[in-house]
Amino acid sequence: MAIIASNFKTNHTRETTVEFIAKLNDFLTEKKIDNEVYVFPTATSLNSFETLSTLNIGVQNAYPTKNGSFTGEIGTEQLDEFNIKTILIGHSERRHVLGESQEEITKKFNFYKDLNYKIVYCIGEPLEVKEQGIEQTLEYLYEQFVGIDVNYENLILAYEPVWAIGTGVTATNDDIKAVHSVIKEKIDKPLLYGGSVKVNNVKEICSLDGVDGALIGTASWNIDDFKQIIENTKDL
Ligand SMILES: O=C(CO)COP(=O)(O)O
Repeated sequence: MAIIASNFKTNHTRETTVEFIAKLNDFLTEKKIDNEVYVFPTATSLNSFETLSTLNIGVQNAYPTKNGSFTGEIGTEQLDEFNIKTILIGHSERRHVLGESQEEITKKFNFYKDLNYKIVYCIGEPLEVKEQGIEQTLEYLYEQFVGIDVNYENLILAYEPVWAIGTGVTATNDDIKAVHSVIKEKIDKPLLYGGSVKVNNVKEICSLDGVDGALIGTASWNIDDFKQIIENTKDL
């Protein structure tokens, strides 16, 4: 069964997030969909959502702390208020736009692992690395596993090539298979693909060998499209 996840990034308000999640919950109930579905709203939109057990609300980022003096960050004290037990770690926007190092990512991973959070851990290579070929790409991706316990039981991986994120350029099936097959061989964890997944390509992508689901940005922010994405993958 495909795992389908929506990363809101810096989109939606508290009000529209409540609406989105209520509609999604109704849809999953009505259609009796039992895919594992994840939504990662903005930190300011976290709330006490009443959801089905198959609908998990996670946080896009948090600091490895309970509380303290870390201006602009949130910790588990804030997550516990809303019973959030799922976190996205290592997203390329945090690595490349916000400058998070592998060391910081590892610290975060270990902290949330020790608290038994479900971790969706992202890896992905920029275009200049992809252009050097598959060997260099894999080498680059392996570096993103340094310090990460890939046997952690509550781990989901997501391969998101940076050049395919938010660009409308989806990796080809061959690109996806080349990376997924090698990672799946080494690591026995669900592996999602992310990067310009859309309503009309999600089924094909999620049907590929070694692809266990999708982590979606842009195409998931509209509730009707996200419902359609789930509908298109419910029988996989
Ligand atoms: O980064 C992504 C999900 O985390 C993918 O974003 P897009 O679906 O907008 O390419």
